[in-house]
Amino acid sequence: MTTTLISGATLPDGTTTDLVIADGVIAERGVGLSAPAGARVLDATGLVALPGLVDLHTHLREPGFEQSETVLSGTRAAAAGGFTAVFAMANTMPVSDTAGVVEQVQTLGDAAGYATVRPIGAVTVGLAGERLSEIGAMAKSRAAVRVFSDDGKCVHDSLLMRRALEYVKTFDGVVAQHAQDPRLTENAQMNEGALSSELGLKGWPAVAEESIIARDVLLAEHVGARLHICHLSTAGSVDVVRWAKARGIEVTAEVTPHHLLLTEELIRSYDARYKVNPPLRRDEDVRALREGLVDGTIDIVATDHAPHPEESKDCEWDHASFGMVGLESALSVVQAAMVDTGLFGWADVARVLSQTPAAIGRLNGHSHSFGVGSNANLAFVDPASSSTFSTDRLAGKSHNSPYLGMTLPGSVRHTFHRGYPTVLDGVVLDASEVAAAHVKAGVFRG
Ligand SMILES: NC(=O)N[C@@H](CC(=O)O)C(=O)O
Ligand SMILES: [Zn+2]
Ligand SMILES: [Zn+2]
Repeated sequence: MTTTLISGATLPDGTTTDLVIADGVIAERGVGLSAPAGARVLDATGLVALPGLVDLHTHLREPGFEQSETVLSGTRAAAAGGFTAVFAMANTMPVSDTAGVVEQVQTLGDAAGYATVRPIGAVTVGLAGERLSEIGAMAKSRAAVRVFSDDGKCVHDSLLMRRALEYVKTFDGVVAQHAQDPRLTENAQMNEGALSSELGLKGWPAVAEESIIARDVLLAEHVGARLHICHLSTAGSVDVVRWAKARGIEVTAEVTPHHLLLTEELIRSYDARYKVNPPLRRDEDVRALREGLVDGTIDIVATDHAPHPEESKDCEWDHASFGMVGLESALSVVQAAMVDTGLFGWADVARVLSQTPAAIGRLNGHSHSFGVGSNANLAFVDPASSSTFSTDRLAGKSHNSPYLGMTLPGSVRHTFHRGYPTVLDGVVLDASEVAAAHVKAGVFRG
């Protein structure tokens, strides 16, 4: 495998260093390192080095919805965004509710080689909310599933939720809840409030999210199990999680990049690119979510990358699908919302987009603090660049990004997964090259 010398990179703590990547790990770190014979040399002056980003909430769509995304195309999008690991949501067809399907998703991820793919198992059979899926078999399978979610749907039945928490507790797993009371949100189209009345769209009230979170943190306390809350979107949700944490409940929470930056005002255009679940909320919610991320109430940023084909978005608002792609834009949006506003330094970004999501998903050894010997999962970002976000930046199959046409700061220059590059100079490498490097790295389990 080619050795790489990266010179003059700025680490998240602000110090400048050279790095040598060899045999899949950070082999050397220090100032003034010389290039080993035959090494690739990258000048990283002005670039911030981050541990490879880890997304706890990605929709890869395979099996079943390959016209929107595949494991290969979705992990290409991940690499383009600086991600080296993604947790793949279970709302595929068939649903990832058996050991067979989760192993298939993991095998596809290994074959592609762009990122480590960790399948998420469904909590209930077929996401139907009626019977628990074979949680134990998925946990014991080759995919060693630790995160379980019916995302896209809420586990609404309290007894099932309790049983799921009891089950995952036995192997240190976690249930990731899509907090949405289905009765309070029937046919809902956008945030409920003055604007939904004005636009004539059915409202999705904040209480539909907050009431489920309140119930579930109490269930997690009762069971003594780990609970994770997907895509927090309201100020009230931040308050509930803050209360739960103060009480010592083992709950973690995520926020998406879009909920940190965008508000419901965009929906005045009736452009379905802004249609997402949970919906874009108000300014005061965005402020509370940023505050929650700063004070640690919210643990991580997760993309909820949700690819949809053009025909599902290029239609009347009421008929359009919910969801936005987010892997390729996540870092730029977090920079805009958190770094350029002075709320976050790069060490905070590394924490919420790499170290803590890896810890919640029990992805051991993947994220790091640049120690010699640690896995060379790395992203190099140019924070000084600024550009109009266009489809050139999208490396997945779907183009349903809310940021197209917006000016965003930052760009990912290089990504390394287990020591080999997946992105160099802003260009995603070819699938064949990446797959070959992955086999060489000895990670191929197929
Ligand atoms: N976020 C979305 O709007 N859509 C997601 C489902 C989900 O995350 O709830 C999808 O699968 O398309
Ligand atoms: Zn969801
Ligand atoms: Zn989702």
